[in-house]
Amino acid sequence: MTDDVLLTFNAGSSTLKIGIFELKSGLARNVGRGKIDFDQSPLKLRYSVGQDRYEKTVKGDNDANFVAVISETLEHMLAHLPGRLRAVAHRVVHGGMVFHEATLLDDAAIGRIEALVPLAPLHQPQALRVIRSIETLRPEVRQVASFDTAFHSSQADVVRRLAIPRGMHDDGVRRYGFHGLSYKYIASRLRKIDPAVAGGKVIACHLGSGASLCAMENGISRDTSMGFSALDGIPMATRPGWLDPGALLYLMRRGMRQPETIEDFLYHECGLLGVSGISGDTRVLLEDKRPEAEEAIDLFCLRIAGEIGRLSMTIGGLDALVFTAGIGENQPQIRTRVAKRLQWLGIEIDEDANGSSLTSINAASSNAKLFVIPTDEEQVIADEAMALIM
Ligand SMILES: Nc1ncnc2c1ncn2[C@@H]1O[C@H](COP(=O)(O)OP(=O)(O)O)[C@@H](O)[C@H]1O
Ligand SMILES: CC(=O)OP(=O)(O)O
Ligand SMILES: [Mg+2]
Repeated sequence: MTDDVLLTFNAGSSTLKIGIFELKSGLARNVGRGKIDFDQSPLKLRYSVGQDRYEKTVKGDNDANFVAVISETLEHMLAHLPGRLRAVAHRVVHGGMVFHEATLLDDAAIGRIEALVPLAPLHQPQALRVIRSIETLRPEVRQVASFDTAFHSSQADVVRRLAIPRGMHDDGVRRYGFHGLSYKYIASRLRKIDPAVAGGKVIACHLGSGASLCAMENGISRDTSMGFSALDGIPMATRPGWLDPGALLYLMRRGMRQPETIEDFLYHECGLLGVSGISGDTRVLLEDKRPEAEEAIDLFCLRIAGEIGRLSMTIGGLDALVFTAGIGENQPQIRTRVAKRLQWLGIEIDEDANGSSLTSINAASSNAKLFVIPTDEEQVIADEAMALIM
């Protein structure tokens, strides 16, 4: 007898990451992963199931004909899955004030997710078009959504507040925070790796092309660097992080008037790319000898360390820092440079451990522990879906 299978979709601003899970004894066990990179042309679906690797060009177009992309993807994958497709689960970036936990997707829930598009204009529509495509192609398959914002529902009202008139806060103009599925995974991994530290004051640094930090006490979110939107906080690959609103007003008076132009500027032209004028990818910048590349990396590390200072204040101390996501997991130089700026707090990195693939990378003398823990948003999406469909 074959097992049931769950697929997870994690629609980012430029990639669609897919997880393949076998459902057995009430647990979701990862058996494969895949990805479509929307910056590539033609679009290629690449995935693995166990030891087997597959690659297929998908002909559907990125926007107009997205159902075709998902149709070709499902058709190809279903032929190689180890069982019957039981359910599909999604990462949805924004749950607004509505969703504080994962939800089964029916018309009403999809409508409420749709209403949140203006809060995350570059992330929310991507997830929705995958959800709608699957609804069209496989109406009998149950779908579940997990939200990036849900993990931060535990934050105190004062932490969530922007210093604007009360009515706007009540209308939802408040700090939400993102990458919650990643932080939930990190909190659960840390409980296994170092239970004493996991029960304490921990800051996780999710450094990918979108990047944020989260301060947790006993695995519960108390504060985060991202706010109302995925633009706030530290500089990212192509987003600026916090930005004096006066600078935006100035640019608007100088002619940057259309919301679409401003949106494109903020999401695609700033951050590491904007500062370096070279690339938003730290792999490229760390190899490039030009001073602009160095300046971008320096600003990135300065602002991460600064945010660690602010977040430790919220939780009143720091027992451990965790580095995760593309940069956090793969760029020891960035970890070193962040740690160096925190030396005054008594934080000491062990350079040999940092250069290896070890999980624990602090020196014995360090005031706080330092960890590198690979994140797994797909596992969290699958686990949350299992809890709803089993
Ligand atoms: N080996 C690596 N693989 C992937 N990304 C890496 C690697 N080394 C460094 N990076 C950095 O991580 C970034 C991507 O992070 P990732 O978490 O995959 O992003 P996202 O999920 O937001 O697309 C790249 O832009 C690059 O700066
Ligand atoms: C919320 C966010 O920035 O997500 P991503 O890192 O997938 O762009
Ligand atoms: Mg990501």
